[in-house]
Amino acid sequence: MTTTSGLPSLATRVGTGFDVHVLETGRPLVLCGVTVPHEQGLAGHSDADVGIHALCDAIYGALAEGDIGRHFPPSEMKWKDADSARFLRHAAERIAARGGILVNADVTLICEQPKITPHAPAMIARLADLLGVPASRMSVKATTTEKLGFAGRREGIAAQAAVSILVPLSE
Ligand SMILES: Nc1ccn([C@@H]2O[C@H](COP(=O)(O)O)[C@@H](O)[C@H]2O)c(=O)n1
Ligand SMILES: C[C@@]1(CO)OP(=O)(O)OP(=O)(O)OC[C@H]1O
Repeated sequence: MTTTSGLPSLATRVGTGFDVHVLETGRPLVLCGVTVPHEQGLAGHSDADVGIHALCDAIYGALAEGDIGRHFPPSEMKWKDADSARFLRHAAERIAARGGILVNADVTLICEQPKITPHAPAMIARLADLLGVPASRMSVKATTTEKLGFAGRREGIAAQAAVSILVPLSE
């Protein structure tokens, strides 16, 4: 489909993602591709990078291509302790396969501890590198839940993400 000027018509697609993992001792804490010093890490089938998982789901959602569990089933042993960077690279490949461009992504980590803000620049740089986009298109921020609920009790960490993707309007 083209505009009257002959340029291809473009559509903005948005997607959201949400994930939660349990905190436990004896695991490294990997958030948005960065290992963060902390007395506990997140449990999961993979490295349990809750930030990357939410971001992948936002991308898959924007493309209407299911969710991370569809592409990397937790029933498959090959994803045991997998580096979640691999999942995000796959999501980036799906954007490219659709002829799309990631306009921006915004990740919010929800936890009482550790403090995320000091690590946010490294997380933004890592996510941007994995996605092959300038760091200016990425945002990582954090909030507590004012000590309420599982995050407030430091039992787990949640993440939510939103993305905007520009794609050719072909459907
Ligand atoms: N794990 C966290 C949580 C919060 N922050 C920063 O603190 C600010 C205030 O958080 P509230 O939940 O009290 O609103 C928040 O805006 C973040 O800048 C953080 O770095 N790490
Ligand atoms: C990442 C996958 C990989 O098997 O497993 P987990 O690390 O358990 O993470 P989760 O977000 O619970 O599920 C998605 C799975 O695809």
